[in-house]
Amino acid sequence: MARPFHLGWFTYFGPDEWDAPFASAGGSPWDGAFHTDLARALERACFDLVLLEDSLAVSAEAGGTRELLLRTGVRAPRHDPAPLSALMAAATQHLGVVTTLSTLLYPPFLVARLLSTLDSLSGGRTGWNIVTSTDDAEARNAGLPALPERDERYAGAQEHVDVVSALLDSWDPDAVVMDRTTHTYADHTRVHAVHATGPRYPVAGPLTTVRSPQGRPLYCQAGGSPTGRAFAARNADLVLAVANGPAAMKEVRDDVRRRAVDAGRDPDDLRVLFLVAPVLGETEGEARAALARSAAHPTALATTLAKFSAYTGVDLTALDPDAPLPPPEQLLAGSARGSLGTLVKFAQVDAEGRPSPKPLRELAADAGTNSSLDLVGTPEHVADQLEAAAEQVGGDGFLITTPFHRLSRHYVVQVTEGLVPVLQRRGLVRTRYTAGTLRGHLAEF
Ligand SMILES: Cc1cc2nc3c(=O)[nH]c(=O)nc-3n(C[C@H](O)[C@H](O)[C@H](O)COP(=O)(O)O)c2cc1C
Repeated sequence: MARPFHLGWFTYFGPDEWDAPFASAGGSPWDGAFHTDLARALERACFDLVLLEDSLAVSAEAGGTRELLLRTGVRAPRHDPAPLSALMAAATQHLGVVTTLSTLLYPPFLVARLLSTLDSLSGGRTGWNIVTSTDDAEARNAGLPALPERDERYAGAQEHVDVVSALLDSWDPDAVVMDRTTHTYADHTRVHAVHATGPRYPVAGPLTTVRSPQGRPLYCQAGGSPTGRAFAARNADLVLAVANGPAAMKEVRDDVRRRAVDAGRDPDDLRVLFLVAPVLGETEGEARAALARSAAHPTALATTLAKFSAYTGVDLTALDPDAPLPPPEQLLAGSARGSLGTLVKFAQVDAEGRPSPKPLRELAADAGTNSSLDLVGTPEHVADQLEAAAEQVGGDGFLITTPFHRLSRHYVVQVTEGLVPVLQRRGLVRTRYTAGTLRGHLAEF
């Protein structure tokens, strides 16, 4: 039997599945109530964490207009996940809450202060999804002419993270003395300047906040390129990944663990969670029909193409959806700006390494589900597949998301009240929390 694994949930502060028969938030989740309900449901099901993704621009990469992004609601609108993470933590007692903050747009001092405050508010349940941004439009909102090349982005991110870590350490655990005899709140000899001297972030410190329960909130990262994986292996406590099938998942996990060793770390200090999007039904036929309905939604293709166009800067909407994807090198024209990431991972290559002749439309349907495994069926059947994959990959767990990025309470119930109880009965996922912090949840097994 596979050893127990961790469960996370991947979502965003944006419109729910507002035009579906089971629309929950009706397209307006902006008061946070839909997401605090989600947090409570995830805690009832003993999830380790919820992760809120983010993007910081309304990009016009698809078709040279913002129309597609706004029409589909993919990547925009997005409200700020950090205050939402505080609400979600306040609505729960155990669930970890991970928020996304881009190293390109947030200065390290404000990242450290925000993370420290969130970690204190949540009693040690905060995590940081470290992203370097993927979009020229995001860079322009940071005052840059364009997104820096990948190596420069990750070099900047490394300096950024080092400064954040130093700032989080700037208050010793015993700095707050509250000595009534001397009327001293904090001992100034235990609060240290940072004096970072790097070229991008010469920050003096110390931080203004007292040390938070975890000291350093959980660092999460999802680099897919070799540079991104090396960065994740060096810095992250939790690595998030998408791969196409168990063999590719194993390759990613083994590679990240190898890179962690190269960076002088114990690979068992890292957890790798794979993104999956189960499609559940009371019968396999029902689940297949639900998937077919989602794939046939009038905006499904547009959503996926808009998303990948924004990631890569390549206008995929200009391509013929019924023709195979041109070679990625040709599409990206030698740029290190973005990667075709999951889209290419889902273009099954043949024995000679050539991309499959799958039309872009089909490729987008495969990659658009965001799932590392093809999980369609009853809760028992999907649990079988997760169990088998965890055994084969040696995996640490799964990050559950919705197929085609559209979230409804109906879907949350299917997972938390259908799939998770089966996994719990098999002893594969937790049935109670024992640790007090997010870091503690992940260290438990
Ligand atoms: C599960 C997952 C979550 C991600 N969340 C975000 C996000 O919230 N914001 C963002 O800008 N990028 C996000 N990314 C993109 C990654 O940070 C990264 O840029 C991408 O995987 C490409 O890897 P590379 O940077 O090594 O090229 C996410 C990727 C994955 C797989």
